[in-house]
Amino acid sequence: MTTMIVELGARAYPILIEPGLLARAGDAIAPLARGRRVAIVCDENVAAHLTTLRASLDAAGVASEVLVLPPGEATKSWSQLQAVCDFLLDLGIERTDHVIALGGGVIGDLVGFGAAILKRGCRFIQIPTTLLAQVDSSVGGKTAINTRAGKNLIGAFHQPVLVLIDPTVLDTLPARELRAGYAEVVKYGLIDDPEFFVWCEANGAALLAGELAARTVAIGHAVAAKARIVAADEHETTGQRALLNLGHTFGHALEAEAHYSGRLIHGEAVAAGCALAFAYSARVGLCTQADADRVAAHWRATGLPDSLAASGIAASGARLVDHMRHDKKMAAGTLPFLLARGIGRTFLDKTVDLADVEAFLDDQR
Ligand SMILES: NC(=O)c1ccc[n+]([C@@H]2O[C@H](COP(=O)([O-])OP(=O)(O)OC[C@H]3O[C@@H](n4cnc5c(N)ncnc54)[C@H](O)[C@@H]3O)[C@@H](O)[C@H]2O)c1
Ligand SMILES: O=C(O)C(=O)C[C@@H](O)[C@H](O)[C@H](O)COP(=O)(O)O
Ligand SMILES: [Zn+2]
Repeated sequence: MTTMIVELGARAYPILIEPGLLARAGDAIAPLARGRRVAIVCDENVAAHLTTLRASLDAAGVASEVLVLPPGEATKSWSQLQAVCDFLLDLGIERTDHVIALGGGVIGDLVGFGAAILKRGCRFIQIPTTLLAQVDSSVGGKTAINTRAGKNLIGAFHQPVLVLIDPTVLDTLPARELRAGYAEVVKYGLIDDPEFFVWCEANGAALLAGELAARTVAIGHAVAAKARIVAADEHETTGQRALLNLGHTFGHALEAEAHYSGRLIHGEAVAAGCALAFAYSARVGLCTQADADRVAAHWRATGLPDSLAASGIAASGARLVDHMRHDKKMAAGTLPFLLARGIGRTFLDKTVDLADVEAFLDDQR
């Protein structure tokens, strides 16, 4: 078993990673539950994993109650937030009780936010079941729902007390979802770890083909990077955590334009967004065209969208930039962008002119 700690002082928490861990989750949760029942929220597509989790909790003497939600990005909504809160209130969940988010980033973000506001904060546990959630969303405490104004605009920082990662649960994940999660894996290489990008170029195909060893390496590497960044800048105030937003300003605009439908899912939007961030960086002379081409080539090699055209979103530059004006990084009329001086050399650029981004996007159509 690999154990990592997110070093956040009194709110530090462990991340446990081990193939087969879900079937032993009860052993890790029972000492926290201290005889109290736990609430589990998941979506319809993880029914088999829910059965494994509940059997393990039962065996460890922990009673559980379950809420099953519809799958998909549309579930990160006001109405499902209300459903989660009402479920927890009806159960009489107290602040020291535990709510388990069993699922992908949608369930983690929604349930984490419910836990953040229930009685002003109750304890929650992340058991991520998608690659994206295992390498990114289950760690770091960003929780949110989407609204008609945009993505993740209502939310809170609320850290879990425990993260349990079982790479074997990815065996049931559809190939498209595995690929989308892989985009957030590669992101760590693009941000500040060029050697890891090289590892991805060499091992991405094996990971996507289901090789457990490649998956486990990628998860461990990504989680260690995320834990380090979150510990250094929990609330995204110093600029370090903002690096994790590489590709997201473009990506969230594309997701908004797709109306949070299955037409373009988050990881795919991030892949296209990273390609755009590198293409824009090359256009303004920050990085070489060869670097931008190399990023796009890796997306193509792994079946991810490598451009605006490949994302399937045909919106104008003006329309996409309008979505970007809701970005949480926007400050006093300026939108800092994650740009790159090369692969593994991402930085926050506060001098980008949105009119220029608009023209760039129009040129990409
Ligand atoms: N909080 C953060 O730091 C953070 C980081 C990255 C992404 N996110 C958010 O995460 C969300 C995307 O998460 P996601 O990609 O996990 O999507 P998701 O939660 O929608 O899961 C993808 C699909 O896979 C299904 N599924 C989940 N686990 C499965 C399994 N083991 N077997 C079979 N099917 C399974 C789900 O039902 C869903 O249909 C977005 O809303 C994004 O904004 C948040
Ligand atoms: O943890 C972070 O910080 C991230 O930015 C991780 C992203 O992959 C994730 O999609 C996050 O939800 C985006 O955050 P937002 O602040 O742009 O909503
Ligand atoms: Zn993301």
